Amino acid sequence: MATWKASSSSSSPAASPSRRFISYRRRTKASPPRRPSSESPPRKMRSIADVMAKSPPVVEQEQDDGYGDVTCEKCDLGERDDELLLCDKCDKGFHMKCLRPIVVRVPVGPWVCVDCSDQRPVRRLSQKKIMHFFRIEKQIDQTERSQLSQALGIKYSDDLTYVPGMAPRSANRSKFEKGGMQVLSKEDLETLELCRAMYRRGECPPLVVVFDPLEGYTVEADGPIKDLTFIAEYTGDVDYLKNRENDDCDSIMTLLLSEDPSKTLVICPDKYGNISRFISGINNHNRFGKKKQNCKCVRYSVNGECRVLLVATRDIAKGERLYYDYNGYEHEYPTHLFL
Ligand SMILES: C[S@@+](CC[C@H](N)C(=O)[O-])C[C@H]1O[C@@H](n2cnc3c(N)ncnc32)[C@H](O)[C@@H]1O
Repeated sequence: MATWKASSSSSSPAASPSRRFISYRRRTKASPPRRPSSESPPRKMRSIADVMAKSPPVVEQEQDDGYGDVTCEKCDLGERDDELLLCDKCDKGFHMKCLRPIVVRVPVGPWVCVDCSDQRPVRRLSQKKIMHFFRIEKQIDQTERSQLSQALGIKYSDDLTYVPGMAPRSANRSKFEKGGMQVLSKEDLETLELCRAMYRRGECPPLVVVFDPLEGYTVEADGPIKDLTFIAEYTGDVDYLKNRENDDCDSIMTLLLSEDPSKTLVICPDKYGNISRFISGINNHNRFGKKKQNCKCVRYSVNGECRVLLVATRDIAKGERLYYDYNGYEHEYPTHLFL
């Protein structure tokens, strides 16, 4: 397996990517319900008799929004109401931490629970099929591959993709990076090209995507991986961050942090992507998280363009799960609920 000889410890803060914690509009028990529109189902209304039956509170406490009795469908508790997501169809409540996988931030716009959702049949895919999809692409036939792509909701791609209407390739220039970006050495560039050629032949590091009831899809080593092995390049559609401010995709990755914020770029693996978007993050609020970390994500200037590469930071044993720190220095991705 080709290993990464880069001085991975030499990454400057500017070179470290981070996941984007994008602003959101809250829709939890703690937040006021949205005004009913002609399209949305009517909100639960309380009858006058109901209201009258309740004695007026002596001390004004929380404003009653009609959702006071909502509890979490999973744990049956109504506490931590700012984390209690309400389904936009059935109005049932779910703690973000009780959902599987955990929901780390309140989704932007409408949110429906699994029972009300007709999406993501991916959850029912057998592990074997997913493994095939990612490991030995050539061994699965075209029909199966397209079924899997549909189910996973993404098409396999080991390259950054540039789609009309999003950022053009010409926008991806490492010289626009605020404070500069570390340049991939000639030797590492050769390693990267070698790894990419190996990937194309189906010779990838031994990795499998598995489904964990607590973390959702996640990646495990299916054989030993040596320290400094190139794991994967983070791929997906390149877009301007400004186009994604209200996107609740939890896999958006920083690609270019520009002096001019309107030129800042992100990688969005919602349509195209590879195994990298399934790798779990550490909980960086406790010391156990740091102990689990076995790879890292670094941004490099490669032939004048920004690229995000994932590299092992120690030997990884077969069966070990891969983890890296989702947070770069500039944005706080909420990992406090992570396991
Ligand atoms: C980049 S995605 C990883 C793939 C994701 N697990 C899936 O099923 O699509 C990030 C999301 O994975 C979950 N996740 C990642 N690391 C986790 C961890 N250590 N513990 C719990 N959930 C985690 C969280 O739901 C997070 O928002």
